[in-house]
Amino acid sequence: MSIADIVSKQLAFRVVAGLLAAFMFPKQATVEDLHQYDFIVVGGGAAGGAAADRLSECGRYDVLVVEAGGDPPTESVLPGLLAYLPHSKYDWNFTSVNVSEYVKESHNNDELSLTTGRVLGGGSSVNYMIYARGCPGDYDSWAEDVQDDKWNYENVLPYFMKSERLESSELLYSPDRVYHGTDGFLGITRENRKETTRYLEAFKEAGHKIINDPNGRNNIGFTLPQYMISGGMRQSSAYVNLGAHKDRTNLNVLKNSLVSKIIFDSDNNAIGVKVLTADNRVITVLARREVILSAGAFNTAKLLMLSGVGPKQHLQSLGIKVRSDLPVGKNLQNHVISLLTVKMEPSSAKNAPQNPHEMPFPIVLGYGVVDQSRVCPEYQVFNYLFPNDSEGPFDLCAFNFGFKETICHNLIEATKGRNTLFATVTLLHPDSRGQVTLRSTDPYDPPLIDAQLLSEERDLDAFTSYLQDYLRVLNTTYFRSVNAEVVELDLPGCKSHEFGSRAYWKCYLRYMHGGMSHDVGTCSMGAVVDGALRVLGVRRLRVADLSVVPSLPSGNTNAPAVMIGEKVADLLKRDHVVETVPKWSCGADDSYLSTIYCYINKYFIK
Ligand SMILES: Cc1cc2nc3c(=O)[nH]c(=O)nc-3n(C[C@H](O)[C@H](O)[C@H](O)COP(=O)(O)OP(=O)(O)OC[C@H]3O[C@@H](n4cnc5c(N)ncnc54)[C@H](O)[C@@H]3O)c2cc1C
Repeated sequence: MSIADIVSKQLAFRVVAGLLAAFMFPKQATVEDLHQYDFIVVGGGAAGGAAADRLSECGRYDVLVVEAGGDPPTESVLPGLLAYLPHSKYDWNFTSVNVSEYVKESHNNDELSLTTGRVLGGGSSVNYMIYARGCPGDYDSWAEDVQDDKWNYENVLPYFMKSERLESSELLYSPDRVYHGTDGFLGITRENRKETTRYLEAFKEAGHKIINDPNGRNNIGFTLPQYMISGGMRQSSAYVNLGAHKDRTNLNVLKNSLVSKIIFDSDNNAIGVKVLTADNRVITVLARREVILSAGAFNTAKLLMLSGVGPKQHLQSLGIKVRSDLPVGKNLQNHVISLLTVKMEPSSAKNAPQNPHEMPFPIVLGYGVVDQSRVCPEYQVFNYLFPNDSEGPFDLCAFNFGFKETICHNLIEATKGRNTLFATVTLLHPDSRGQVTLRSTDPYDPPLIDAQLLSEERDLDAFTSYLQDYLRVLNTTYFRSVNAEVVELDLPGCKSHEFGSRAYWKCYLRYMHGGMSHDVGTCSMGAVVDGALRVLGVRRLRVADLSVVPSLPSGNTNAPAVMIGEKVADLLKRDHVVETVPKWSCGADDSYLSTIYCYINKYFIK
């Protein structure tokens, strides 16, 4: 073997083992049994990473993050490699129980997979990096549900802006600038490839509005998406929060370690957590101030239930002592996705080499309504643009969304010699509700997740209308000029319906749908936690992740999770300043003020 062969083998090993990226992330903390911290954050994901970063920034508090996964690998750090993360060891690889026969027939292993990041950064290390905040009305309705103005749009916008560092000059020099932050940790760029232009024109001709900024006040229309990519790097919380501040001595990260239980004293104060460490120890870590659960919508619910917080009957059936009888695990919601492939113009151009530092394909984003009186969108669509002979549509269909290879195979055959539009259409506000329960009391067992996607017939009806509304674009000048054609998939159960009819699309959706990994709602505000994210019926315990969200936002969920992480850090700083600083001086929800008080606390109050 030549030296060059050895070097390339070693390099391949380091890439595969993730060693090339590990220098960017925090070192493993040394944590002994009964070690104490001010705050323990369970889960270093999108929300947990942001919360731990903000809590540790002023040096006043000792923070420990306990994360079940390890460092993100190279394929997470480089945006262009996003296809290789779902269904890998960086995914919890959860699946849903109780899926329909249609779903079994169309999905790999007859299972509906529910991809969720098990890695430092959580979902932010494995997701598709779309930066979306949803619609202002979403947050106003949260505030109404919870009867707490803290969550209305006006009061969450500063937290979205605080985390953001917008780098798109088109937006920075536009009227929409006022909705964006420029000093935050999350670098945001915007799609700018020229292939998108003729598609935007077509959507305009189909009657959709073209909007400049989907994260501003009005987000119904078609536009160019914003990405959580900056400097050619994925902006995961592992990188921008925990990695960027890995030298802070008060920010400790314990990786590859599973929190198995919350420990309470006899007065129901959460005083610490039990951890199963990477080196097979079982240790107890204590929290002087509070425990914050940021383990995501599935695992936070599981952990609460394992610790005696959840539906009484269910916990008692497993012999778990009930501390607080709450509807933990109910109200599970997820955006429902379907896909369409459209053959566009014939082309024999060879694929250009791909830059791994950018989104691997140009995207046009749309937010649509069928009911024109709506102020928030009813459906979302990503239009991925692929050159001819690309394996991208097949990869997305089979690997990312988990449909059977036999079904996705049509996409390769049908798109040979043609450029391809691969569209994922999303039902943004389903009425269907699933739930998370415990399978057993073993912390290593995955929870029982019953996703219940499209279980309400009205969701299926509405979704069919959205798909048909989207397909109006086939009738526009550009699409007609290239003889655009939707690829028909081999779905035996739909053969009796005329291809393209409403009955056909309804049948198609029964087979060709999946979850978008935007799971929320299992520990909703108002039902399980209060507006300050404190778990009801116990003390010194908060939840800060998407499980607190009462209803799905009209867009992807990473930015809302980061906003929740920012917000909980402020709530905690405020409450834990009150101990030493007069109440009058604590600026309610004003993030800048509470940061100032944190510094006052550190330097002037002993
Ligand atoms: C494949 C995929 C694509 C997506 N695409 C996008 C996108 O393009 N744009 C977007 O906005 N959103 C996207 N999302 C969704 C977004 O990433 C998630 O909604 C977001 O990460 C959720 O944040 P969270 O803080 O609630 O949970 P997570 O980010 O999932 O964090 C939870 C963390 O807790 C850890 N954990 C769980 N249990 C324990 C335990 N017992 N002990 C210790 N640690 C534990 C987990 O390992 C994980 O790291 C996508 C998600 C996936 C999976």
